[in-house]
Amino acid sequence: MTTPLIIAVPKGRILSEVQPLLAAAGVRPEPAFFDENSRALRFATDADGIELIRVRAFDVATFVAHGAAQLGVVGSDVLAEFDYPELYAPVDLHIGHCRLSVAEPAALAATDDPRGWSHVRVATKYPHLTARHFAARGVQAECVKLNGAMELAPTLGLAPRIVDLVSSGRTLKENGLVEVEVIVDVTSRLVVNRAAMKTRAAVVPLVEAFRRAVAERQAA
Ligand SMILES: Nc1ncnc2c1ncn2[C@@H]1O[C@H](COP(=O)(O)OP(=O)(O)OP(=O)(O)O)[C@@H](O)[C@H]1O
Ligand SMILES: O=P(O)(O)OC[C@H]1O[C@H](OP(=O)(O)OP(=O)(O)O)[C@H](O)[C@@H]1O
Repeated sequence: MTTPLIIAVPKGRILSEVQPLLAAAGVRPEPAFFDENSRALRFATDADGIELIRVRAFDVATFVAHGAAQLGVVGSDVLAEFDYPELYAPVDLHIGHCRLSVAEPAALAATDDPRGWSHVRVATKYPHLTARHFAARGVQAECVKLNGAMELAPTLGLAPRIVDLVSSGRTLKENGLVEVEVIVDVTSRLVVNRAAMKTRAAVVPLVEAFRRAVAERQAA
């Protein structure tokens, strides 16, 4: 028996958007994959020799970069944060649209001018990406790493500003924050382990199947 090809997909919000793309690419997982109550992490599919694993969004990049999975679906935010040279991101899946932005309390924003910053302290899940962004525009960034609920940081005195993902803007609004600078627009990408691309014959056809599935969806 040949070793199965493993595709790492993030659990959580992206999962429902990934499902139709997987199906269009010819990969239909067993029902347990979509069962939120299932504790299983590895799933069979109806595609010969292809299995799925369901992991946290940030861990998809790690599994694929280390070759534990050969392909994966991951936000461009996560790709930029880790910057793994072992990852190749050949297909923009056009799902998981959001942006990474700097936000601060509305009262501070009323008099603040981001162009005048020389040093910022921010709470974020993306310290590397944040530091790189600010360094490129000559601002020194001090990052407090959080894994969620960044929006609490300004009112509780952890950091006056945050760098977080924004989509509808509802989370910022409900926490009294306003977006003052967009760092980068984000979508989910198909990622491939560079070595697997050369050594596993099934990888390239699968990448092409995803590419076609996205093109058909965009054309519809
Ligand atoms: N509000 C949003 N709208 C659209 N896409 C988003 C949004 N928030 C996050 N994403 C995308 O989904 C990915 C996963 O998001 P996030 O890390 O918030 O998920 P999560 O389910 O909370 O994961 P975890 O529990 O592992 O932290 C992000 O890397 C990003 O690419
Ligand atoms: O602009 P909005 O549409 O409100 O979306 C933005 C929110 O979505 C993401 O959080 P998520 O819901 O994934 O929760 P978590 O990061 O705290 O796990 C992000 O971290 C923001 O908090």
